[in-house]
Amino acid sequence: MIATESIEQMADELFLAEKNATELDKLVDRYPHFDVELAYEVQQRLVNRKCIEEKTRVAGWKLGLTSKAKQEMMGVHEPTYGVLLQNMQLYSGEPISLGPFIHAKIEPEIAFIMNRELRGPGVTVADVLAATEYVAPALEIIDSRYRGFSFTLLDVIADNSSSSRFIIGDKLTRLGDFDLSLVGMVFKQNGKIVATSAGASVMGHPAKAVAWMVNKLALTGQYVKPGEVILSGALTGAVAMKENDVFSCHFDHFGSLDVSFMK
Ligand SMILES: O=C(O)C/C=C/C(=O)C(=O)O
Repeated sequence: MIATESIEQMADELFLAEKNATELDKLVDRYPHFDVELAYEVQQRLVNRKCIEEKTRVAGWKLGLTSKAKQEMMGVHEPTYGVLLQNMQLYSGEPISLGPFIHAKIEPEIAFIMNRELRGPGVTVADVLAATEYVAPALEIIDSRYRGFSFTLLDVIADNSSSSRFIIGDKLTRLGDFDLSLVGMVFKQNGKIVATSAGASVMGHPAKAVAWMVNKLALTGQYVKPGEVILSGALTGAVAMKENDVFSCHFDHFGSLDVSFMK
């Protein structure tokens, strides 16, 4: 049994590691009897503390480790979810300072902007598509609070699935007569192609990842609200950034997005 104080202590450790940009030893090595349910409890406490201390609010949700590329890169073979907060959103056109990060990486994603409540269990891909107002290109900056960016499934869940910042493209597209799983994507660093992928890399269809998350949220009485943003998970491996880097993702059908980094 893990005591409530331990859950609070783990959330505090993660909160302070992010605030002070310092690395943490994995929780699983230090807290026996840790399981998935408790890891999401730690995540919730961490998010609550961030909302209070950083005076921010929930903007939406993110999925993690939904593609083979990411699962193989991190050695974690199950998807996870986390919470996006309003103060994590950045905008294309404003160079992003590397200052606040520990060892951040960037990855391309498909964002969903929801127009109605989505509450599990039993949510299907069709339900997700019917509740989607727009899709848009997105870049997510992830930053693990663990030493060497190395973690287990439980550690990464507790760490809000490595959430750090996100940027959504200006062009919002309504779902139409195209198949999201077939939408192609080119990911570039300083104009050179780093990786190419398609929507299907995310659990076969990005809306499938969203449905998976909504059904998991139902286990703790949580649900997606109208207006919330959902990042469906990286289509490729993540790439570390350095000063003066420019990253871009170019999607078939729904446009491109680029961000630049400064010291
Ligand atoms: O790789 C991590 O640090 C965990 C988060 C992964 C994602 O956000 C993702 O795969 O999209």
